[in-house]
Amino acid sequence: MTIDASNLSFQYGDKTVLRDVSFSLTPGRFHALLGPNGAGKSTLFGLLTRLLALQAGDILLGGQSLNKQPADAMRRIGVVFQQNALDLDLTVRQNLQYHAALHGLSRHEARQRGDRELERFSLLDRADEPVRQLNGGHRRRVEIARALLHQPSLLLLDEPTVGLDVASRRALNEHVRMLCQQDGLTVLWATHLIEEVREDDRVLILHQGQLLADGAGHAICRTEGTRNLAETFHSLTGAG
Ligand SMILES: Nc1ncnc2c1ncn2[C@@H]1O[C@H](COP(=O)(O)OP(=O)(O)OP(=O)(O)O)[C@@H](O)[C@H]1O
Repeated sequence: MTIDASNLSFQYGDKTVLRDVSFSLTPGRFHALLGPNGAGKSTLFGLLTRLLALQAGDILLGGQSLNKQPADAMRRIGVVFQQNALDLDLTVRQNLQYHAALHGLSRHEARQRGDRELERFSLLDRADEPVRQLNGGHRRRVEIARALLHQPSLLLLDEPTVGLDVASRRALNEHVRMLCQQDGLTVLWATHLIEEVREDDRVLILHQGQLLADGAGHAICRTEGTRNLAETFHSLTGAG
């Protein structure tokens, strides 16, 4: 599914947090939305998921405008928000089943798809444990598995590694890249951590509400005359 955002601007009261942001996502590719804290990443996610109403500009999902309530296109999006949103007292499988029911999947379908995702995340043997017993990295995996149950073609992840240790962060990032390759999933991964981004990723650098760079990481470095993405990020935003 193609995603085209054009001329997005957004204000909270009189505070402008997005300024004329335009980009298109390439189907089947891993995109890193890189920006320091406060850059406007979550606000952009809010617009893409319709938690926030568009104020200026438009977003086309599969060619359909968000302004025209494209319910079908919205169903093709999976989202993992920054805050953990699992019910800690339900088991892993119950969390998945509840979400699947919301998407209209039958119990049988929900079980099949849920187990398939849990297996890919090496979590099938934990399916009947309350989520409370899982560590942070495993909880995040359950959230991603849940976001994939309705088989979206676009997966949005807003700082999914917040609060995880380095090893769990790396494993989660690797896993989502694998999904991209295996399933042809389009991914938009928001982060402020340069180590989660690779030079052959498509990289969008957001700073103070403006998109300062958009392209393959190595191409951005060439344009900016920098040796690597860390240097680019630092020179464009002062962060890193
Ligand atoms: N509900 C709100 N009301 C007023 N200002 C807000 C609100 N939500 C966010 N902001 C402000 O908008 C700016 C962008 O915030 P946003 O959360 O979109 O950035 P971010 O890149 O996701 O950063 P973080 O990772 O820290 O959440 C920040 O200055 C933030 O303080």
